[in-house]
Amino acid sequence: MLILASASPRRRELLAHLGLPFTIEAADIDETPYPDEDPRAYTERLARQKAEAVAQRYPGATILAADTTVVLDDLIFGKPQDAADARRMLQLLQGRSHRVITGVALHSNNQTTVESEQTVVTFSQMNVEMIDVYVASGDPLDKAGAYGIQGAAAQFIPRIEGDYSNVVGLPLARVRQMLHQAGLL
Ligand SMILES: Cc1cn([C@H]2C[C@H](O)[C@@H](COP(=O)(O)OP(=O)(O)OP(=O)(O)O)O2)c(=O)[nH]c1=O
Repeated sequence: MLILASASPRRRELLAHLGLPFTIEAADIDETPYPDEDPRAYTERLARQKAEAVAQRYPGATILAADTTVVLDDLIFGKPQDAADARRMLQLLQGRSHRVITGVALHSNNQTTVESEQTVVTFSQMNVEMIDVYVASGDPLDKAGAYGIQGAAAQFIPRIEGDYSNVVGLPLARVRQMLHQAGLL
């Protein structure tokens, strides 16, 4: 049986599209970046740690975990701490392009394989009022970079380059390939 090491409803929905049965076990880990940690290395490390935290509780199980990070220049944006933090992030993201990187870890047969996918997301300009209205909706608060492309934020995202599902939290084509390579699909 496959375990998705995630509390994210988005990941659950995306993984269900592959048609494999799976169960859910949340992995609670410290998501603080190391000083000057490379963003891709950071998301891959967190995905690995989430998978390995659940592997300790379920020896022998096959486990999939992921971590999504928004990266502006080399600044890492995780989930905002509060509404003020969400406003700060959106103020920096508006009117420019940034990267969304999702690290994916697959733990199977006592080995963990880690890969990552990158999508470039472009925001149009947002004024303070637009940002305030969006933050007041509550949608940004549980999402990396303080936005969800699958919701109201889409009206401010004219363009992306790369995999859409990667921005929502699980790069499905890559995950499919990883599961196939491990003989699980
Ligand atoms: C950028 C972006 C992020 N997100 C979400 C995906 C992730 O759930 C979240 C990033 O936080 P993560 O730490 O990757 O995941 P999580 O804490 O929600 O879940 P878990 O660690 O238990 O797997 O942001 C969107 O839903 N839409 C978006 O457009």
